Amino acid sequence: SSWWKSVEPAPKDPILGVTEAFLADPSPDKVNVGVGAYRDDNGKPVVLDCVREAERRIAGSSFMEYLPMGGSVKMVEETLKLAYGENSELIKDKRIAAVQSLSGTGACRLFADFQKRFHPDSQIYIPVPTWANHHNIWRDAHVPQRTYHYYHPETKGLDFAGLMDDIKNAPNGSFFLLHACAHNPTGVDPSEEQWKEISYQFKVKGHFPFFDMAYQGFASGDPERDAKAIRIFLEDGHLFGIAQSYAKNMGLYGQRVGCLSVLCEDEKQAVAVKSQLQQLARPMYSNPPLHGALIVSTILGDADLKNLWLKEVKVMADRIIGMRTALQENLEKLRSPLSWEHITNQIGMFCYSGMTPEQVDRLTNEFHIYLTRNGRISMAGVTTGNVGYLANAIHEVTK
Ligand SMILES: Cc1[nH+]cc(COP(=O)(O)O)c(CN[C@@H](CCC(=O)O)C(=O)O)c1O
Repeated sequence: SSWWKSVEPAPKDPILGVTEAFLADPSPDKVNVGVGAYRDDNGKPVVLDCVREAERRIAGSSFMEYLPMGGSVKMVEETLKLAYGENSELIKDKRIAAVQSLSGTGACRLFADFQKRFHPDSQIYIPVPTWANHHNIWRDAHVPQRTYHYYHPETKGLDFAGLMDDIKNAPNGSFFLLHACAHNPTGVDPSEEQWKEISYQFKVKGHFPFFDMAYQGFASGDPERDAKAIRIFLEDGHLFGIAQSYAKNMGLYGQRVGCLSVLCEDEKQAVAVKSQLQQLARPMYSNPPLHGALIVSTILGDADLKNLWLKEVKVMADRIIGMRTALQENLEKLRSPLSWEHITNQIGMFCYSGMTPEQVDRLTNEFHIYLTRNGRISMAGVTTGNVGYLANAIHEVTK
């Protein structure tokens, strides 16, 4: 009998499916503001100069041996400094269990499986809205999901009151997924003051924070500044987990380079936790890819290359910030009846426009503009060449 006749076609991925549709569109006017992947002002993908230089230094010089299950120790070490601080005592005290992951997705999934294995009855509180794949990740890890208020549709800002209520009403010791900076898809982040109140409440409730930090450096252009939430939680003495990624801030998308870290009480606990993270990795993919890790450790391990990277990540962030201003100004010039202040109030890769799925469908069907149906605009896809066309189309479907 046919083994797989009961297999149904999977639904299109809400984000990656948009890229497929864009690529299939023959129109010369098509614009892709769907997937969160950086493009320069000519709409082209970018390989950073620091990455090309690192590849030159690596070329032909490295073996192709297996990495350990925990990945490149050097890359992990440099990556922890970005999140926890250059001179973190926690790194020196070896209190952080950390492994190289298959980029940010892999870090989230490894953590979700670790949470399930060692807290089998736990659930996870996920913000509304969030990156679509978060739901898939904790679903496949068989961790039940709850939601918490995050975005305020009327103000197109943070629903801080709703968020704090949900933190207070969740059972003590709940797991919460937090976006460390540049919230996807809303582009709305808590202020420093709000992060301090969130941190305080997490202490009172004994909650476990899991930070997904996929855009460090991409929000403000300064990785130190974008780690502010993490540093506040460190100052307050929390134990927590972090998923880090070099997909966007170093442009290593397809290299799949990231890191999962879990801050522990002491070195002994960190050794035990790391060994269990490796136990989860072994049957999943055994050990992570080599090349991207070599690029990252070459860049972050060399002062000049690291400084070049810091300059280049700021250039990317600044271009996006400039496109926010341009899009808002173009819409205001068209005398749009709506307020578009949120375009420049929001931060990071995405603008949560507030457009309805039907308006998004019109943008795609009538104007060949591709974005996710939740109205999220990947600002990295906006250029000086298409911002006028994009503003006009948005005006047409929202006036
Ligand atoms: C919050 C968040 N967390 C993790 C990831 C995973 O990134 P990676 O390091 O490549 O595994 C992404 C990428 N999300 C953008 C890229 C496409 C995707 O969905 O994946 C996006 O939302 O467009 C995120 O936006």
